[in-house]
Amino acid sequence: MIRFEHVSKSYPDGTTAVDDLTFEVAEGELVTLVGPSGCGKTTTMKMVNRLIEPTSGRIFLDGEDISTVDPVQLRRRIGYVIQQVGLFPHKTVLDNTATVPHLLGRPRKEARARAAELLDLVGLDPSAYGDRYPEQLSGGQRQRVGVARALAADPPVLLMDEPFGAVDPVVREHLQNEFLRLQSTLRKTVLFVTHDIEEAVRLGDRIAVYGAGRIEQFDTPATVLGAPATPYAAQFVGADRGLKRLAVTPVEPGDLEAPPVVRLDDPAASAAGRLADEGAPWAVVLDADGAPYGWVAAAALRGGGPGGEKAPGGETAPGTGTGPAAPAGSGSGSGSGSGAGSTVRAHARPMDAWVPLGSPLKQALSALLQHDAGWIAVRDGDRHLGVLTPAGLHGALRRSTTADTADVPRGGVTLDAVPGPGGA
Ligand SMILES: Nc1ncnc2c1ncn2[C@@H]1O[C@H](COP(=O)(O)OP(=O)(O)OP(=O)(O)O)[C@@H](O)[C@H]1O
Repeated sequence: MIRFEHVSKSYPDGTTAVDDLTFEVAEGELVTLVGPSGCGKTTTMKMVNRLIEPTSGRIFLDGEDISTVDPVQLRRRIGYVIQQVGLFPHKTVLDNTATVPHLLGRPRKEARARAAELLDLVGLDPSAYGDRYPEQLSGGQRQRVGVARALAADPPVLLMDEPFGAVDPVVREHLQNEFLRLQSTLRKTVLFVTHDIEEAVRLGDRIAVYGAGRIEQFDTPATVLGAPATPYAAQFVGADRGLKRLAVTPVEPGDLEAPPVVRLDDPAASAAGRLADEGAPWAVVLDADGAPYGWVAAAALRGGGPGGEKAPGGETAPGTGTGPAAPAGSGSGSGSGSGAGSTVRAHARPMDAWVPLGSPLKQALSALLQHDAGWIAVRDGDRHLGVLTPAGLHGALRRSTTADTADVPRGGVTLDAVPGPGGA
């Protein structure tokens, strides 16, 4: 969709802002350009809508060399969002958003109706905010108006230059998440400039890591974090990139363990027999629909009752406060052993620590810590798939590092190049 071919830009004073850039952004892809101040990110972006002309090389939009396209026509296909937003101070929020569709020839009423839809889309209620002036909005709300306005002409391409840079970290994360939600349905082709590696990782399908005027690495967040291509890239993504990787590595079926599974309504005696046969100290308990309910200890099934055990792998029984209510009559154990008629239900303990398959490892780790548990159930929709343990989580991180390294066709990928805090 956007293709740079050997693009360079030098200014008359001799500054080379970017040097021989070649890369491609696919249709519907969000690429973040990240790097320190002055490395050429904004220059790269402004060459796409011809606010800056390259000194050499060519840029293609949808296969068309943009140097042959009238800049005004070109900019109609490209939404542009900048940090200062640039709203008209004397126009209301609704009129600011309606400006572009109106300029493009839509009748005023229709343009305003479309503007109201867009404000809604970016999370601003048009009936509450439409008649306000920009100065009556918070920084975060102004940024939303900026995004709504850029979307107003429904351009296939969006250029975003530090659009969330001027707001505090909490609002920024909120705006990022909302933008991701929007992007998952709109699927615009986006170039997004930031100097914040966290933002680049969170938003980018791929990341271009800039050194001075050139791209040091252009790859997925997981690969950039797992296998930085150069010592510079490693240093830029940070010594804590292992932690950042948790956010971009999903839980996969191969990471899971499969302890025995019993149902709430299974007879306790047969469940106890199965666990004994398999030599398992505990089992995952599913409800009648196959959804995870909790766990049961072999000892409890043999006659110890439900109380007193520790959660397998954990120090305390987790999730008991928020899980499904213990069934009436589950009792404290006396007389509720594996006697006639007793089912797993009488001995099971609820636990609601679970995550969907494909969740980031960060979410899984957070659930483990929050529930003080030694494992969490992983579901595919309503279906129980298996459990993730800390060892599985570690394996998943290793798995993705190895895979990433294999994917990167470079010798000399250095994983240990980053000095730790206080290091050299
Ligand atoms: N008109 C100009 N004349 C001379 N040098 C310029 C001009 N515009 C930009 N530069 C230089 O080109 C380089 C790249 O600038 P650019 O704005 O693309 O960087 P950036 O990565 O977007 O930085 P920041 O994150 O600070 O916005 C810088 O060294 C800058 O000083």
